Amino acid sequence: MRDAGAPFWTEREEDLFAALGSAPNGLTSGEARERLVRYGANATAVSLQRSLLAKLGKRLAEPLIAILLIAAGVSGATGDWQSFAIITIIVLASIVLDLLQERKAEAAVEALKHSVAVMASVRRDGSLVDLPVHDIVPGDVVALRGGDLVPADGIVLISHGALCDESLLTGEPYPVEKRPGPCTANEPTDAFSAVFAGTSLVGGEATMMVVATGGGTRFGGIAASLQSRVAPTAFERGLHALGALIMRLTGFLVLFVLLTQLVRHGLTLESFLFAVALAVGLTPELLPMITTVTLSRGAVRMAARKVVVKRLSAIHDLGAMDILCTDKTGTLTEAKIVHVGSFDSAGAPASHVAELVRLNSRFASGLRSTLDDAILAAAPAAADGWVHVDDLPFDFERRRSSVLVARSGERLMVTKGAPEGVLALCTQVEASDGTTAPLDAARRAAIVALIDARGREGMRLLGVAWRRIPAERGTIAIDDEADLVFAGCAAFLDPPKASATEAVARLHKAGVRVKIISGDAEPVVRHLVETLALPARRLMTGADIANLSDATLAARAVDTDLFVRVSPDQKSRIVRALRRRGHTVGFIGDGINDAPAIHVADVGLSVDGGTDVAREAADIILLAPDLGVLADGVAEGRRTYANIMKYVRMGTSSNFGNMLSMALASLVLPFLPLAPLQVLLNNLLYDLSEIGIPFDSADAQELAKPRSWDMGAVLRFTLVMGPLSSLFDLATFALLRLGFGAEVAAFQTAWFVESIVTQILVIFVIRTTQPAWKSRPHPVLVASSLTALAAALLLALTPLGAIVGFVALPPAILVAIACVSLLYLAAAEMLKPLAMRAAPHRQGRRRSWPA
Ligand SMILES: Nc1ncnc2c1ncn2[C@@H]1O[C@H](COP(=O)(O)OP(=O)(O)OP(=O)(O)O)[C@@H](O)[C@H]1O
Ligand SMILES: [Mg+2]
Repeated sequence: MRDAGAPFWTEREEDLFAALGSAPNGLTSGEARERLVRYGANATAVSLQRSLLAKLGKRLAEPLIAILLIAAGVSGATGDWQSFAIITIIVLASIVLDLLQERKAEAAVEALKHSVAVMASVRRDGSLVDLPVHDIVPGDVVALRGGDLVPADGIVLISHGALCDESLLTGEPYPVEKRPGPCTANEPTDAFSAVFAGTSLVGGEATMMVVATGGGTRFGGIAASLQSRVAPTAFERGLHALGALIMRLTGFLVLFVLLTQLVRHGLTLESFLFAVALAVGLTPELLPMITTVTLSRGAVRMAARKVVVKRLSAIHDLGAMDILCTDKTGTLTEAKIVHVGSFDSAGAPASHVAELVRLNSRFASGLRSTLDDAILAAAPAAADGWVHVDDLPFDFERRRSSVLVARSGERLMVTKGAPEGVLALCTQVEASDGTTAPLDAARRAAIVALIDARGREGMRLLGVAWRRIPAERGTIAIDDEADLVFAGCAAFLDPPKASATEAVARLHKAGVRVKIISGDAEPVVRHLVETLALPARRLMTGADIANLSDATLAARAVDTDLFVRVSPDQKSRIVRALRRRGHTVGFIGDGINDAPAIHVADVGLSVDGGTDVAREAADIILLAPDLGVLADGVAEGRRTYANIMKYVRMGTSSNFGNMLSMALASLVLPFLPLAPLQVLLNNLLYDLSEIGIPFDSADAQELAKPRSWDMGAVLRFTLVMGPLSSLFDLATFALLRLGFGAEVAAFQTAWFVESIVTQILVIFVIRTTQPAWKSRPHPVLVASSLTALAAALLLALTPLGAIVGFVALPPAILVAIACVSLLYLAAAEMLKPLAMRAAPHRQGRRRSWPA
């Protein structure tokens, strides 16, 4: 790239073209190909998917694993080759098992994400082509429209009222204007002629030449860190807290075992290894794998329903979501907007109003909205000799656009926009015969009533007004949007989506409240809600919201279902207010005006045809804009939650109970309750049995309500089921020592069998809140658990077990173990309702939201 020194925006356009070997017509595709090799892909975020080898290295370097391998090495050095070999094999086998599962899952999700990658309009070989953003190279000439992301750093060659949102980089909330020309400012924030990767165009149009790509961009690093810095969700925080708790308990237990062994036998290599093996057994090392695999299986299943998940953890957020905010167009309507006609201030069809609105649509620069498209589609815009002089592009705060046009010495400014807003700028009104009259209170009231009546019929309206401008004026400013003559309205229809009724009902049944947040007018939204028979309680307007403090808004927003005439900023304020009340909020939208709200929602959703900024801000993209598939997605999210909770329950109760019992037993036994090798083997087989969890199905009642992390429930489960499991372990222990007088080898074999049998089988009890026999587990889970169980029994009950020190057990002991295990399973089944009583989903105040 060019040498650093003076910032690129201080240089002249020609010099930059020369330095980068480019021209206003862009690069040839051959040249671009070479540059792509030279400069690398235009990607700032480092791939999260590390190589398999690096991941393996990271696992091996984990303290417990490292200690275990070192201890194995020491065993080997002292001549105990058998232990060395077996430990190493067990450790590596469990790591590889884990890694392969995770790898496969990640690859599937990565492929899905590619299908919704952002494209850019790039000039190659003289014409504009759509290319993936990461193929852009320095020297490329790129065309940008409102709603596009700026794909790389560069200078502005042409601008039509280009407005850039740089808030992500500068914190400055207002869009800044961009125009060509060298700029002397040194600070990027003042560089009006430069655009930067990571920002977006929110209005107007621009053509840029790329100066730096990928890691070479000014804010590349910041943008990447912003992207990855997604605040952890309640669920993730819960899992971390649990992991930390288990780690602490583990440390405690290991110290305890080491101390007692030290006091009683002096510290031997074997007792040290035993302690480490216990720690390994306790570590919820499968949790990341189970989470990733469960989520990615969810993602793949959702992809089949045309829902692409960009952020995996958004799936369980979807399951926890209890409020879904949606904009109107596209999700509740067909987004097939048709210009059905224009009427004058008296409500009579008026062709000259239609001509005015067409003039505006034809010459307005910047954001071309679906309304403009509809106007121009209804009739080709014959300019009738009018030429464009200047214009004020549309923005979502003003909700209008104006153009200045000229024809033979005459200059006219035509404004169109939200009718009540346009009317407020008018002081005169044009009658059907073309004469103008002052807009007195009575005339104003009549027009307001007319607009209201048409709105209630479901018509979306744009008010149209005009004013003459002195012929010498070449530009217009916002101040000129005053003293207008009200001409009439253009009317549009957008058919309601019939399928929305059922979809909303399904979401409601699933405990998800649907709120409509629209920039459109009240009567239009009301009409839609009535047509679709959507449940809707209170209504609030943007004007109401502007007068409320955040706290008051939060209190009122909860039981308001309709928000009308809200600005983009208010959309995100509403979402933040609802989140502050402890709700898990989803927001679905497609426009530039929706992007901020999508960004702050727990689950940001957009549709495939949406603007780049909306799609970039979203966690989930719907390839077909249909709320129905979202209801399926919600069920999917709850299922993943249920499956992850199964693993959590296993880890906190049976697994923990078993390890605890072993630590206690080591206190009183003259020998170790299990040899270190056997503990590791136990752990490996148990891991194996749980591999099927991500595949498992969830009971209907698990899917009926929003689910979010509930530490209380986890603790209750642990406090009931943990001691129960220990109780039966200790009974086994007493039986073996006092009843059968078992010595080392027999004791260890018997304990191993009891421990693994109960651990594995109890999963069928605690995987459901229903009676175990009523809920059918997934075949993969059955297969993985029974395979692990068979392997354990094969080892313990055949001569094969001699490798790890097992001996043949007398039938009496086997029968006793079988009885204890059965009793344990029965007791677990009986106590289960107490441990898993579904806590009512607490609406609101459930989660303290970090300010
Ligand atoms: N091209 C345009 N020119 C003038 N005014 C416009 C234009 N596009 C939109 N408006 C005005 O701005 C308002 C808000 O825009 P829009 O309806 O797109 O918002 P929204 O929140 O995305 O609505 P929805 O819920 O229907 O998706 C419109 O109701 C209309 O009055
Ligand atoms: Mg919209």
